[in-house]
Amino acid sequence: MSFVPSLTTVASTVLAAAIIYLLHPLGALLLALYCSPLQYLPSPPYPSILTGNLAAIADQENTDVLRTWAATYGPTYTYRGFIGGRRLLTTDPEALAWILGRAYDFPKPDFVTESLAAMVAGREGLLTVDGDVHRRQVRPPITSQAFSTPHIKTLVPIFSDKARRLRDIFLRLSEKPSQPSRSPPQPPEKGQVVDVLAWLGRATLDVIGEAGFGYHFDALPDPSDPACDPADAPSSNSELAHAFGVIFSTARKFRVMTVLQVWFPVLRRFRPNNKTMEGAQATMRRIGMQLIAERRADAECQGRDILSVLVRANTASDPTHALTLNEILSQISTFLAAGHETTASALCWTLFALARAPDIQRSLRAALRALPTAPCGDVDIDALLRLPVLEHAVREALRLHAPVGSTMRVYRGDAPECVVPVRRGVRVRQPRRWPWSGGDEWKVEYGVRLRRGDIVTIPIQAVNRDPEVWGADAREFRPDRWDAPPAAAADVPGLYAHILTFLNGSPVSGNRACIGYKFALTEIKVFLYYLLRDIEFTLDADVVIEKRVNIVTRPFVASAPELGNQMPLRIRRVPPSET
Ligand code: HEM
Repeated sequence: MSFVPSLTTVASTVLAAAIIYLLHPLGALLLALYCSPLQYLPSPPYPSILTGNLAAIADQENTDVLRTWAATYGPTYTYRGFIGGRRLLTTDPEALAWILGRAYDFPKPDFVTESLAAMVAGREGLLTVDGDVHRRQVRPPITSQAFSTPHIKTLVPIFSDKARRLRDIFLRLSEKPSQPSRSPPQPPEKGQVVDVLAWLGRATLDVIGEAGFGYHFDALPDPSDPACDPADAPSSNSELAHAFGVIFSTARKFRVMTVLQVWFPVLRRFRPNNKTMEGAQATMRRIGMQLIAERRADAECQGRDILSVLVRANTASDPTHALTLNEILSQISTFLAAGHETTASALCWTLFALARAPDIQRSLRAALRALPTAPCGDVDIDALLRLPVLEHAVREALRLHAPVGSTMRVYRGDAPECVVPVRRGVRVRQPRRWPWSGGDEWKVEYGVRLRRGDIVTIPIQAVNRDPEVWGADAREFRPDRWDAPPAAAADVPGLYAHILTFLNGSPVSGNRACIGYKFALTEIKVFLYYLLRDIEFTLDADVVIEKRVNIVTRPFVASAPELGNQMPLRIRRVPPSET
């Protein structure tokens, strides 16, 4: 008898091992699906076995789907994700505060981190790190010093410079017909239509480049140059802008693939554009290293940009707390990804809301024109930041149009299961006593059981528009609601103004939220100051705008789909005699 295995036996063993290796993530997924206590929560019907309710979730901004589901199932329920996996969705304030306040037990799911890592070209920046590394990175004084209010105020001259430049570009464009929309050109006194999204994107890129790490993208042309026609001026020629554009757009394009790659690592070998991505990542690394080296070489480094502060604080810090070189490098692309398009989106939707509320726009203009200026002739930043009508308009726009409409978490605590408290109750299907016992029995409970690996969706936008908190007119742009916000708003665990736009602000045993929110709010206010004092923004009656979400919520011209992601607003110079 021979113990030498035949060639067929070896081949079939290898084949079986390969199949098990390839399919084990699918097995793990199915196991999680059928063992999760989430199976006892209500769930809407789902049209696809492969993608569950994901299409409805992706289009939620243009439909009433979440309101319909909430009306049917209550504020806490599940929907289906990839191959029918259940995900918890809740607008219950207590549940949200509990989950978000335990950030290190509820990190982002792997497929979200993977997607963000591709976008920010690395895993060592604030958006993608977790646990102790994250705790060390946000620990004072390093990162928090760079984003403190006193430091953000030193960046105001940069914000003002870019805002004035954009105002002057808009004033020139308002007098010259251009054609982002199908509307016919109008005489100068009627103004012209421009795609404000694209221009705000250029402006916020210039801001984050200079205020973030002392880099000049020069995405906005110089409007004082008579030879330059802003309508034809190309966007930034900078090497870094190009590299970032490649990384960002490639990472966004292959989101379904990214999900599959998380579950089936073997697919990571087949990433399209690998060579182009590698080239772009190498460029980002080279320029980033150069920016860091310049700051390190300058012992007296007095630069006010965020990177300079980070490098200074890092050098002075206890080495066990300090950021590594790679971590500092990763923050550059992180700030670029996290701080540029989000702020452009926020400003864009604020102008959209004001364009549809001409009376509010007019009174805001009058209030901005009445503000005192600082001795240098620049805006008096303290007066601007304190101005109630501006604060209320910004809050209301950020409530109604959150640039990041939702985010995700996964339960990864030490205990195999946890119970999330819910104030408004959740319907739970009771296990049947016998398989043949009649129909399902449902009970209202005040806790949701989660098993390790269960995914939670944080519906930022839905929470911001929750009629239980904001009343029947929750979907209307009404800045004066902030004169006396409803008492229920106090329960929303928002970092800013009882809204979840920048995520949460009630740390329990670890918390993470937008570190750049003061930067963003100051930038938004400075831009509105310079733009609104001299320019009127309106929306032509035939233009229909929808929202499209690809990480950040962008406008889409539904009335002229060939225009794609644009915000075609009509801009007109407002003479000082008029408000
Ligand atoms: C209106 C503009 C902005 C909005 C709406 C916004 C929103 C958010 C949200 C919702 C998160 C949490 C994401 C999650 O954990 O799932 C976040 C995180 C973050 N944001 Fe912002 N952001 C804005 C502007 C900025 C700016 C200007 C910067 C930097 C200059 C910035 C830097 C960051 C960073 C580094 C994180 C990760 C923080 C952490 O996890 O510890 N953001 N932002």
